[in-house]
Amino acid sequence: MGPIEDDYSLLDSTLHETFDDISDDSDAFEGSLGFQQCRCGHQLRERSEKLRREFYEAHLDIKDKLIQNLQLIIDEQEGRISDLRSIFKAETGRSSPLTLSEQKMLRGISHLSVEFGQLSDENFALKEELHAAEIENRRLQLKLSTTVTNFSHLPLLMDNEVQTEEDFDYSRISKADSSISDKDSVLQDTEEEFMDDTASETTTVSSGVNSDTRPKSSTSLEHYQMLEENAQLKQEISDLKKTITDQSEHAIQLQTNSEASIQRLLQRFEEEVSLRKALHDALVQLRGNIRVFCRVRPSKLAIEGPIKHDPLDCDALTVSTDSGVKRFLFDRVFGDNADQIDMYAEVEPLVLSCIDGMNVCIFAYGQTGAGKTYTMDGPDTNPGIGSRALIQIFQELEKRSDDVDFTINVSLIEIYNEKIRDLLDDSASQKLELRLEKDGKMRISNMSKCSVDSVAKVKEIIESGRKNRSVAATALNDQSSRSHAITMIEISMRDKASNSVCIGRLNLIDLAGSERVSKSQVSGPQLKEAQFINKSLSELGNVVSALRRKQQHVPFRNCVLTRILEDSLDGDSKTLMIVQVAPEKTSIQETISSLNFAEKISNVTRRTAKKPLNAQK
Ligand SMILES: Nc1ncnc2c1ncn2[C@@H]1O[C@H](COP(=O)(O)OP(=O)(O)OP(=O)(O)O)[C@@H](O)[C@H]1O
Repeated sequence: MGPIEDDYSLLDSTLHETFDDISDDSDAFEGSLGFQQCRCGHQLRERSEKLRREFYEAHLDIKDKLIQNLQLIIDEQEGRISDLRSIFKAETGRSSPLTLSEQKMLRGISHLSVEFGQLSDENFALKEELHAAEIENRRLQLKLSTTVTNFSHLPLLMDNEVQTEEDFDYSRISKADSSISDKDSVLQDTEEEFMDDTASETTTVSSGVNSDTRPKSSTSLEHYQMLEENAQLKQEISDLKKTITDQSEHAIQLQTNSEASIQRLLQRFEEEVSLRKALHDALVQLRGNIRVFCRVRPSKLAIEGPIKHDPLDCDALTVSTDSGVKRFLFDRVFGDNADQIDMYAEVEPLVLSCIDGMNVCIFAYGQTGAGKTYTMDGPDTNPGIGSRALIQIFQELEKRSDDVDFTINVSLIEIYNEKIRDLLDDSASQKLELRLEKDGKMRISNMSKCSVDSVAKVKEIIESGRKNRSVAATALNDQSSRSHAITMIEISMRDKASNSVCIGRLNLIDLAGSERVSKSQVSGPQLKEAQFINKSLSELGNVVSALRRKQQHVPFRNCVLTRILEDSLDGDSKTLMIVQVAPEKTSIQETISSLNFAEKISNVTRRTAKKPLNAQK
């Protein structure tokens, strides 16, 4: 094996070691994204470039030595020829007939050897330039491919012209490599031929044969081949440079287009947001700020009940009583097959309006067991409005966190016999009182506020409130429906650009069971409870009716429930009453009573029935 082969095998083994080094980091390599894979590939190429450069340098040293050796051989041959000439002259008494041509030939060989050296240097420099250009080209292609990935959702120009790491044409580097090998063998052949020629000439001179008959040297031919290859390499470099320039321009163009697209999309997004707000406001104006929904709990009995609801007539409900069929109209009616998702979908716009700084109150009204807690709270496996609203508010604000700083505070209270109880204070150590503040607004003193900073925290608060409410009910030896439970969510947002602060409030109220109002045949503490419930529910009805009629005076101050909610019910606030009904015949009286209450506060105009009521069955 010669020195060049030795160098090649050294290069090979070093490249393998390098690749093994990189593969050793297989965890990071396998776990990484395409970008990291490209980076590893890039590191491998860089190391290979370095090794190749070292190889060229070593190779050039060998070439220099070879040229030096050639020079020595030429000098030696010249000396020997000169000796032969002297011998020839001494023996024949005349000068050697080959002197002139011999001298020309030797000068030519010497000149070509020097030129080989120069060409070799020039080739090396050109190859260096070619590799640098290849690397720059590849870097640009990778940059382009990353840009395309980042903006792949946008319409891009010249998409299919972009190459990826995989698409990159490495054959050009291989071509350059084989070109180097070709040149190596050419130089080696030349060296051998030169040696042969020189030996042959020596023989010719010594035998006195005419120089015209000796084999012609192929050095001139190789010389021209090398010049051609140089020209070819130069052309390749210039082509590559042109490609790089084109790709740079392409990259800049792509970047500009992407930025313009993003700007356009942002502008459209802002327009959509203000349009959504305007449409929602218009919708609320059309429907009025007070809306009433009705939801029928699924029946616990197999037999058909008195309540009928046609899903195609989504705002009407009929109830068969002994005195005939009664039809009720609301903003929306949910039959016994409506699920929590259907329910929340209808409530969602109201919840989201809190993020725009609105005050919203959602009440669940109805007899015990009609499904108020199910609708507002719901089981863990199928949560109700409260959990869904809190999670959605939190997630919506998270999405806007680049533009706004926000805090979400949650309080849970209960009103029992006109007294307020903190459901987030396990020890119930603080007495909660309603106080009129300097700004003329009613506030609850010492009420716990829990800051929500994650969805897990939302669940924790709801669970803690639930636990305390049932504990309270056990401690009081009564049912939860005898108290009003209020979940207060306060959303405070500060716009980072303008520093303006906006506060929205969402109150979710699970009212006490309304059947107590009609059951007056109780005495002692239960009579007192019934009276409080009766009074507060009827005061709530009066307040909502007064607001609906836009009365000058709204009787907020008549009970604790309406005093607490005054701030949230007044002005531009939005109110939703969900009247819950049980479908069984045994509950018919409470059902009619609840529906009458709801109808009184509903602002939906009664439609004239198209068919006689008794024909609707
Ligand atoms: N839409 C519904 N789908 C399935 N089950 C329901 C639904 N609504 C209510 N229920 C079930 O009916 C029962 C009574 O419901 P819930 O406790 O919500 O009534 P409530 O009006 O809150 O009663 P209370 O006033 O006593 O608190 C519960 O077992 C509840 O799971």
